[in-house]
Amino acid sequence: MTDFMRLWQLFRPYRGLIITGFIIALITLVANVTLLAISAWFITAMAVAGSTGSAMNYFTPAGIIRASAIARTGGRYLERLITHDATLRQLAALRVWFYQQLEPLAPARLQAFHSGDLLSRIRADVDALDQFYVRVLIPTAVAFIAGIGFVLFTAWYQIQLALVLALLLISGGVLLPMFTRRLAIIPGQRLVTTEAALRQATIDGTQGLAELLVCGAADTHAAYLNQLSQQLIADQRRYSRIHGITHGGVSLHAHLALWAVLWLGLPMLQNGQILPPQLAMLALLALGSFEAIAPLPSAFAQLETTRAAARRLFSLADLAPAVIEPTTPAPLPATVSLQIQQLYFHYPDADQPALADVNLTLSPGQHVAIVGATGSGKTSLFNLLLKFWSPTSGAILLGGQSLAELASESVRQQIALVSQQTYLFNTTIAENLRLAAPNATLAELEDACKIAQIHDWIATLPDGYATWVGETGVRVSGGQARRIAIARALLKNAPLLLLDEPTEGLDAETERALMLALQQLMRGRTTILITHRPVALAAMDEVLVLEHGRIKTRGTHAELVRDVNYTRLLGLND
Ligand SMILES: Nc1ncnc2c1ncn2[C@@H]1O[C@H](COP(=O)(O)OP(=O)(O)OP(=O)(O)O)[C@@H](O)[C@H]1O
Repeated sequence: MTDFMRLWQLFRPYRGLIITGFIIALITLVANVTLLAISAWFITAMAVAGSTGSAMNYFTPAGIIRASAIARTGGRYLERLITHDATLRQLAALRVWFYQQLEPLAPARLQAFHSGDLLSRIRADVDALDQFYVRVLIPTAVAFIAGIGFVLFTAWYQIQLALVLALLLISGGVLLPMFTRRLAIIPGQRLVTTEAALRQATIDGTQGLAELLVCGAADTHAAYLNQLSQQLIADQRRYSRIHGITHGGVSLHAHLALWAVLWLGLPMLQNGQILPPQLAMLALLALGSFEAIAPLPSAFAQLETTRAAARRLFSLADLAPAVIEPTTPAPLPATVSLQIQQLYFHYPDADQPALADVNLTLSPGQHVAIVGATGSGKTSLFNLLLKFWSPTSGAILLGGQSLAELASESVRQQIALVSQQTYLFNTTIAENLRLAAPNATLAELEDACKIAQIHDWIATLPDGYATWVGETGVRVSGGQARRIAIARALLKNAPLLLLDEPTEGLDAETERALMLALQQLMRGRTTILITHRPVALAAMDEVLVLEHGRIKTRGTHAELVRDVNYTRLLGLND
């Protein structure tokens, strides 16, 4: 299916509004041209009647003029109202559609994209698509129907004049737009790409400002931004030049049509083939009819920007998700035992498997730790358990049921995750906590935060749980954020816990406090903990040592500390 057919499919729910917008735009245009043509007819007819002293009915033309003027004004207002309403609705629906396409791709397929690029696609590319409806679809349909109507009307009086008008309309409305479209292909695509690059560089520059300053690279980045801005200005200038040429081209065609009708019509007037008011009417109708095709060259030029934006969006939406959802998901098992059987996992573009021949059985409530050097496959295992990726071979069973048979959403409902990085949304602490339990009462939030040992700190904040955190709110330290994550996990009350180095990078005192909170959280829950902290490892039922994706050794911490490789891994030999 072509990009435009796909776009049209997306706009299908708004067909009613689109067609209404089209009809009103058509009525407005016809009213405008009628006003011009009938006025010319009326003035000339009055002049002729005055000079010859004959009587004429001026009520009907005066009525048509008044009706056209009202229809034109009212139509323009209604057209704006309806087309903008439809556009805004479509934009909202397109954003939701695009977000829905992204969801199954996250995080596996999206890691190849820069966050600025994604942001740019969600915002600017979706915005660019609204041009398809307002600037491309409606003007083209209106020009086509109205153009045929004006030519037929002229043919009713004079076939020769109609032919000339038709030729000039085709030249100005089809050939000129095709020519400008060709001219605009490269600049249109370049404009979208440069805008996206500039947005990405701006986001990079803002988010990484501290690093740029520390590395002394701020000036280089500023120069890069400046270079992109200059390139954008140059692209826009090239693009605007094409617009200018085409606008001039349409005006030229309109005036050529006026003069051609007069030039061909005057001999006809002398022969009595046509009356003076009719010639005046047809001449101004020819001039006015170019209003129908005036938006076409820009519409065709716009087509490239719209298509480039649509392609960027569709290319992402068409990516195959890393995990295929089962067509009929199995019901969730009642118990949450976990079995990992001969698990192999290979990232699509990697040389070595990230996990190989991993076997593990965890009965409900059992606690297992994973230790391994960087790159040994610990996070990959979590990604498979969370169904962010699918195993290359082998299986993970939850309560005896393969994850492949379960819906990702139900699997994730059973899991609470606490990692080194806790993302706090730019909203209140309460709302950040309620992500895990949307209906939790304030008392329930407080209870969870007391166990997570963060309640006392929250109580010192001026607005307590209503305090804003995140980018524009109160600064939250790494330790505090992780305690909020523990409170979230408690509120979620999931039976399976995945803890990814939750105490990493914290001072001894904060780590101790966090460990107490974690022990409360782990009570009665099946847990896999990635850590290198001896205190945490000593409290686990079993420790697995991963090396290059394979389980190298396993046992309790007490058993493993006799192994020099294990103690070296924990940094205890230094
Ligand atoms: N998205 C990816 N695509 C390709 N290879 C990847 C991807 N993510 C990780 N890898 C590779 O898979 C292997 C295991 O990575 P993983 O992140 O699971 O290790 P890890 O033990 O969690 O490391 P760390 O302790 O540094 O977080 C590494 O060799 C890594 O380079």
